[in-house]
Amino acid sequence: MDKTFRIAPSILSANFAKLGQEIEDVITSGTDIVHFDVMDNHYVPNLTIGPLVCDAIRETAKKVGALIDVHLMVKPVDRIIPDFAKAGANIITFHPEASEHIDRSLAMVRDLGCKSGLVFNPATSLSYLDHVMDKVDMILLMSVNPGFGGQKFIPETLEKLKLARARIDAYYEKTGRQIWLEVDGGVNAQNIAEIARAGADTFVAGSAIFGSPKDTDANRYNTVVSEMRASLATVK
Ligand SMILES: O=C(CO)[C@@H](O)[C@H](O)COP(=O)(O)O
Ligand SMILES: [Fe+2]
Repeated sequence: MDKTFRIAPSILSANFAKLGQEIEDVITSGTDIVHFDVMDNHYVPNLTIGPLVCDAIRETAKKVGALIDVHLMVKPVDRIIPDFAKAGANIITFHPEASEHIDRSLAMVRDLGCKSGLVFNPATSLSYLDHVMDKVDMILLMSVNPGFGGQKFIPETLEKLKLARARIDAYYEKTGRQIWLEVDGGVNAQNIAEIARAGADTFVAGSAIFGSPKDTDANRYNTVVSEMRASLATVK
């Protein structure tokens, strides 16, 4: 089974005045995925960016070989899914509480050519996965309550990650199909190895990367990303 670790910088903490350059810098420093947080001031108490911005960064993401991972914190979710698929999203995840018909929303994401995923808040049960594993490409566990960057990692997430990993491994044994396990919220170079040991393979990090002290290196994110990679290397 593939044990690749992927780092997904959340651009919520990037400098929006120079977003294209930020994405180039952060991906070329050794990360893999642009994590794109969409908040609607309804499902979560904050308002961020939409399909226009996704479309604006798609060429840059393509140039540096990064996938765009759209995390929808939007309710209801179905109406906005096609707009993000059109705007260049590669992965679209949503919260089960934000969909009237989870199976239908997952199928819609796939039908539009994107990878699909379900997002679990800290208090949301993994049982939402029970009848939809075949339609899921990624499971995203929130390790903070959604709505803001810069919050503290909730330690109970480690136990939940182990449960999600067990589900994914059992599913892999049965079908041979890989499902990614992403974690989002409060991830940093100090806790990333422990989170990986609990079963995550894809790590969203916003403030830890974009808020890292200015590097002497030409690329300001090299140091923090190398620290994360070095911690992850102890896990393999
Ligand atoms: O989805 C969210 C928050 O709702 C996240 O993607 C955060 O933006 C991650 O930020 P940090 O906790 O890493 O600062
Ligand atoms: Fe997110």
